Amino acid sequence: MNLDEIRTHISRLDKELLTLLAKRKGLSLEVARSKLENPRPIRDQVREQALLVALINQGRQLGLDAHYVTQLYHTIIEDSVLSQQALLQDLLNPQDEVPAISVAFLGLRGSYSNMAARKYLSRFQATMVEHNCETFQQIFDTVESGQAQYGILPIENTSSGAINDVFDLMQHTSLSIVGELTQPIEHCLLVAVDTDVSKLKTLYTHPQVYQQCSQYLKTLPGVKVEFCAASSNAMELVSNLKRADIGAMGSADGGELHGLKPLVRGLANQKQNMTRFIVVARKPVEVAAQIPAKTSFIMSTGQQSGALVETLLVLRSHHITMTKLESRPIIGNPWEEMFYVDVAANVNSDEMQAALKELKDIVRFIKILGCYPSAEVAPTRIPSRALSHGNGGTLTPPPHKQAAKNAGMPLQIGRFYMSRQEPLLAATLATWPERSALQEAARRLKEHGGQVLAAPCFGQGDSQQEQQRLQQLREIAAQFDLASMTLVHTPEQLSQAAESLDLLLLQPIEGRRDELLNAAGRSTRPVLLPLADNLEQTLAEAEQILTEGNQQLALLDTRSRSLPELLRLQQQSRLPLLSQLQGQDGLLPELGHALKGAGIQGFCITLNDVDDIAPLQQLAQRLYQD
Ligand SMILES: O=C(O)C(=O)C[C@]1(C(=O)O)C=C[C@@H](O)C=C1
Repeated sequence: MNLDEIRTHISRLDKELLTLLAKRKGLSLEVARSKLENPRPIRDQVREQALLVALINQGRQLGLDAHYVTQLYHTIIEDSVLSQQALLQDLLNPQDEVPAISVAFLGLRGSYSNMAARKYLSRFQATMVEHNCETFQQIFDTVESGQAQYGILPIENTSSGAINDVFDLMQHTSLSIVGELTQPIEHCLLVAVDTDVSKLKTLYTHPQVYQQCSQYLKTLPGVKVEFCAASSNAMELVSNLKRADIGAMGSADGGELHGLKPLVRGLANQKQNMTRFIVVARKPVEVAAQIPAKTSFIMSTGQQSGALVETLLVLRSHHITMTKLESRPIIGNPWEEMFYVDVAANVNSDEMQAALKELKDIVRFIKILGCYPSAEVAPTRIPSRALSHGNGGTLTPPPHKQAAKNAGMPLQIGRFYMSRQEPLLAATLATWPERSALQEAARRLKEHGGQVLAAPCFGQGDSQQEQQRLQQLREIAAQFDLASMTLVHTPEQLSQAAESLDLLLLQPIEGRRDELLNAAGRSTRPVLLPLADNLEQTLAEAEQILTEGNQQLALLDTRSRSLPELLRLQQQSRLPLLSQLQGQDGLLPELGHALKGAGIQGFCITLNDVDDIAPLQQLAQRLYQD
């Protein structure tokens, strides 16, 4: 086959894939209707887990790797769940036939609010009429006066926190919250013509974006930064000037609307940069009982001690989970607070009605801001034992909640939890590899059920290169849904690594030991402390970190100490313990298994070469087999 023939073939297959996906969506909507007739919750994670495990195994037989299949199906299932929810909502809240839906948002075409508005309205079969607003107040006015049906407002951001102006405006509005959505914020360097980063002289951006990308910008010392009122203004400007020496910062999708191309992606310091938006309208909506709903309300309590606690106890007594609590001053009433509360409950549910009745008796003021479908479709996770080869696809049920509780709070690394039942598996690359080799290591680690990718980012003396390594490690680990770790020698390295990675392995430089331990104690990232020759010293070091406030601490045995020694240490320190295993030794899987039995909660394997993955694979199989 020549290239054209192959491409024709690929296009035909893609069309078939789309047809099948459309058919699958149709079936998913049929399921939703059946769940409406015989009431059952929309989400069924047991079914999803069984589906994913079966698909991973079928995919493997066809030569597709587990990570690829999982990512693909997370996207498909997320769309399936959201489509089912949207259908139920439409059936419950019939809309008048309208040819166009108008929406008010902050900024111009291409702003993050504009992208959120487009995403939210994409499920309505109507064209969108856009109202560009310059302030949040203007958005409220536009919807209150009926010029727009919906308003889209950012309410919180994972790196900069609550957006107070919006909270304050919600106090006085007659509008209701009818929806929410979370939009990933991926700042990119956008350009209008083919160019190279080295040719750039000026970057146009918004001050908040500049702040969120400060680390990347440090790697471009020769580039001048000019501030604009919004990132959409910066895009418009760069698009009009069409020059090779200027760029804007904003989202790739937003840039596309202005004919800009992303030159570099993922510039933000924080790994996960997301903004949560709320959707407001004049009329509240009703949420179907099968859909996970959220209710938002504001309340003010008296100033007597314990007043807030009492309200929270009411929620607890009705088994209502609070997902957010913010306080804002009441304008005109110094020292009085208004509390904003989000709960995971439908306002019409019996529990919520009962809780509201009790709350009304004990608060000064309470106002429901709205009840709306929760937009969070957390991906169903598959246990490592289902990922590691040699598994027939059967799953043991998750440990009973109480048992997990008794084991104490497990240490969280990225999105993974360390536990005796399912120890953490980390692969440490001995030397910094090429980008493609790092990617291959990540892919293989994921394929075998591992969770943490580690590589040495420091030790070059070239801070720009070290920064680039941190960025690359974080990016590739995230791409394969892994956590990331590196070795840090100094407090400066620790604080740099803590900005990007999930786990910090300490290697104190003699003489600066105290400084590093104190910095680790003040860090908000989990820390891994290698055992010193003298275990008393390790216990003292661990104490120093804990006393400084960081409770996210685990110990690492790098010298294969004897079992009784490790057990004693575990008992004395009460900290999770990991073991570093080396070499091609055929006994490695058995050793790992025995250590797991003794309560070791994680393993680090050093890879001298990316191809040298066999020991890790064998260990994973043995660890996650039963
Ligand atoms: O099987 C169901 O119950 C469905 O609703 C379908 C489906 C899917 O798309 O496969 C969607 C949502 C559920 O959480 C589980 C599976």
